[in-house]
Amino acid sequence: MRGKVGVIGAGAWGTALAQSLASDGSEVLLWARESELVAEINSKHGNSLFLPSARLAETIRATGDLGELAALPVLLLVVPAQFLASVISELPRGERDVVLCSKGIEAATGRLMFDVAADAAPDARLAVLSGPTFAHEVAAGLPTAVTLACSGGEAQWDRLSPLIARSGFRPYYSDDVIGAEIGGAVKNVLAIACGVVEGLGLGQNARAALIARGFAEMLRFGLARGARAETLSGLCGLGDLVLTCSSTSSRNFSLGLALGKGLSAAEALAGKNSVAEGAATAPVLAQIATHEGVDMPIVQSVCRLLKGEAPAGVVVEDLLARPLRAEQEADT
Ligand SMILES: NC(=O)C1=CN([C@@H]2O[C@H](COP(=O)(O)OP(=O)(O)OC[C@H]3O[C@@H](n4cnc5c(N)ncnc54)[C@H](O)[C@@H]3O)[C@@H](O)[C@H]2O)C=CC1
Ligand SMILES: O=C(CO)COP(=O)(O)O
Repeated sequence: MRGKVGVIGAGAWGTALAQSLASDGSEVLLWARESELVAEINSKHGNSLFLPSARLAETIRATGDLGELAALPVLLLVVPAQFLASVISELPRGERDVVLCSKGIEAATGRLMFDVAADAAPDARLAVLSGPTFAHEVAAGLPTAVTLACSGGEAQWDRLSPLIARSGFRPYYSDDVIGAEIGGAVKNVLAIACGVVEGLGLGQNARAALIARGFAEMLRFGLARGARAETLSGLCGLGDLVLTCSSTSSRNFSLGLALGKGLSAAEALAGKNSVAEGAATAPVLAQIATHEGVDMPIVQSVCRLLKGEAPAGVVVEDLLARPLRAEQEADT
């Protein structure tokens, strides 16, 4: 059992992380936005809204009061990317370790989560946790590995890794916070593209091609923004890309599947209480890429599709009609 950790956000991922932390008997304080969820977690040890498959440890206590978490030295921030700024600005200021676990780019500003958090919480010592991690598998204790990128270098890793690692949950050290963030944000958009390929019935060859060419886009964008190639080749980049491009457990892949079958983005997202981050990230990512002259044709195609500019079949035809080129051209 280790020191108590706070988790902010009781969606599927925050709940699964809380369950992983509590798996050795440690106490966890979990902030949930929904008051009915606070009551359900505390009385029934379940989360029927966002992670119905999990029976939660009794050492997880939920609260609706962010102020209650202010005294804790380590907080995991797990709210969807578009809400991070508003939630973090409500958190009392203080010097503490804050681990960013969301995957996305702020649509209104183009900021990565690290920049959003650094602006709103200048006293916080920031780290990024990212990797191939379906929430229901982590909650079930299945083996999982992640990148834990520490802006405070090895000293921060030495503080955080014993608090976060469990027998089935294995963090790997990095100090490349930009790479860790870009891997997670870009793979969500590429997972939508892979779902489209599946929805159109284009086959396994096309999906593998999309993963490889999508990774080339992630690499180009990441290198342009100061990420390291080895980070993007690791768990938080390629690892997560492979996971989410291969399974209907991914909300982003499932969104793409629906688009490939002819639904509009509005129809595919209607009535969902869970988040498909790629839908918000794609337009701003495409805009930044255009502005910075980074070639990202798959991302641009996802963007066209989400905006309803053309049917999926036409968007794919346009992608396939691009001029032939060298595989490594412009990747360096
Ligand atoms: N579910 C997963 O397997 C994984 C998710 N992530 C990332 O974790 C982040 C959170 O995703 P999930 O936990 O899956 O969410 P979710 O889709 O399970 O739940 C939606 C969340 O959004 C919150 N929310 C809705 N409106 C809000 C508002 N106005 N202000 C603040 N919060 C609001 C809800 O309270 C809930 O926590 C995302 O960035 C996602 O990409 C990362 C790794 C795995
Ligand atoms: O990030 C995830 C797995 O690593 C979850 O993917 P989705 O958000 O597409 O469900």
